Amino acid sequence: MRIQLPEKVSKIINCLTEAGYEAYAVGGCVRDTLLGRTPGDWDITTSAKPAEVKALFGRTIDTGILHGTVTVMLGKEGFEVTTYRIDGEYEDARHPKNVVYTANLLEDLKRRDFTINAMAYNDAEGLIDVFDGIADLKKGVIRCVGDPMDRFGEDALRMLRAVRFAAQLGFSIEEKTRGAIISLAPNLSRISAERIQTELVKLLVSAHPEEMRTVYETGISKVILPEFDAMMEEEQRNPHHCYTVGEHTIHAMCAIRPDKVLRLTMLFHDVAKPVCRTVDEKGIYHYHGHPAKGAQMAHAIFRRLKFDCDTMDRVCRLITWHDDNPPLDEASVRKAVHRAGIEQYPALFLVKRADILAKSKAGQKEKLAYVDAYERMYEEIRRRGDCLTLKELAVSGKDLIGAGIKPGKQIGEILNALLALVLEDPQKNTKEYLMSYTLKNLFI
Ligand SMILES: Nc1ccn([C@@H]2O[C@H](COP(=O)(O)OP(=O)(O)OP(=O)(O)O)[C@@H](O)[C@H]2O)c(=O)n1
Repeated sequence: MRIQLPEKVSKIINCLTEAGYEAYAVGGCVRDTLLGRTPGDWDITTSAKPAEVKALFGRTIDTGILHGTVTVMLGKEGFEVTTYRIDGEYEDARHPKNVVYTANLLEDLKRRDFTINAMAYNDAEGLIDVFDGIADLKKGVIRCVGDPMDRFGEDALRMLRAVRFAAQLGFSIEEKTRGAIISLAPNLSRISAERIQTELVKLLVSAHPEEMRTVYETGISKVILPEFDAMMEEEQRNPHHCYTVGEHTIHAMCAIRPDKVLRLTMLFHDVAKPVCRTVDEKGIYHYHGHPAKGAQMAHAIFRRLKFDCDTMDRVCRLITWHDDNPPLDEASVRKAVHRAGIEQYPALFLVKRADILAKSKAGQKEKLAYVDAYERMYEEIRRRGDCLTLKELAVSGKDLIGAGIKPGKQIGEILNALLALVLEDPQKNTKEYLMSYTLKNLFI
């Protein structure tokens, strides 16, 4: 089997082999190329020790020198070249205690996580596939190399990686591998929040976010995202819903495009439902104030998983306003846009549609028609350039001070009162009108 290696990758492999070492493209790049996907990066594995790699190439960076990885720079591109390793005993299901180099490719491949990730290739030898990775690629199976209990014992993150690969590739997890995940999932508590976050996001923005179901069924979410377990276990005894909160959430993620902020919003938009419910005498569940509480809970989850502030802020705002449904008159829509902030639109419409599509079919057409009309009205308001924020108001704090109003809290109060007036009627957004209104009505 032949793989078309990028020119620079061939160059590095040739340079190493001409110097008497072995070298292969390995791991994800081989897997992705065989699947007809474009690899994110090309990793090279070699029998040369890090110092020997450095001696052969002009520009190198000691990326992970302690673990045998040197980045070789060719032009502006960097390629990770890692010495064949047998990882020592793992200390905490995370970090190998010591790295032992080996001269044997097989030893290096044996320590890798899944059969589909344990293939190596160079032009001279062709594909090296000792663990039947090709067969598993064809069958669509994620299977550990060797004993899954050992592989997951070495690095617990691999359990979440298994589900992430299943979600990205549309594969299923082989039974023994799945069984080992169920046994060892509690070890994920020892993995850093950053590593978990990276894998979780890759899973969420994949072609199959419904694999969150596997995250639940294997007991992974119990450890990394217990809030999701509560959602999976929360029935919605309410005529608008035909699923548990968790199942609704999964449908909602599938109904929105694979964007990090949008998928995270759908994942958490109803996170507070299990804690915001009352039951009436007929046994029907009623939810109160769950969007605001949900944003609060999502905020805490984002902090725990060490998400960046921008993602946290955007998702929490979308959660807060996802169920805000103003009457369809322009003044009410302008006020709604002001409440949520214009940055949220049009993402908010995408969220609303996905939420509706993931609920029971009853009344769906009418609800979608409402969102369409809401969006058209919003677009008209934007096209006209109606004032929606303090920034767009025809008077500023400076103007008010210039008219003799004392700097301080009162200025903010007046500006907010003027904005309320203008949101009601955008024609009033002229300096002349607003100043005279202020002096007559607001300047006490
Ligand atoms: N916990 C891990 C992480 C990585 N690997 C091995 O290192 C390779 C490279 O890892 P990484 O770049 O994290 O993943 P990729 O497989 O390249 O996939 P992606 O680029 O989609 O993350 C993997 O293919 C696998 O052989 C492993 O055995 N165990």
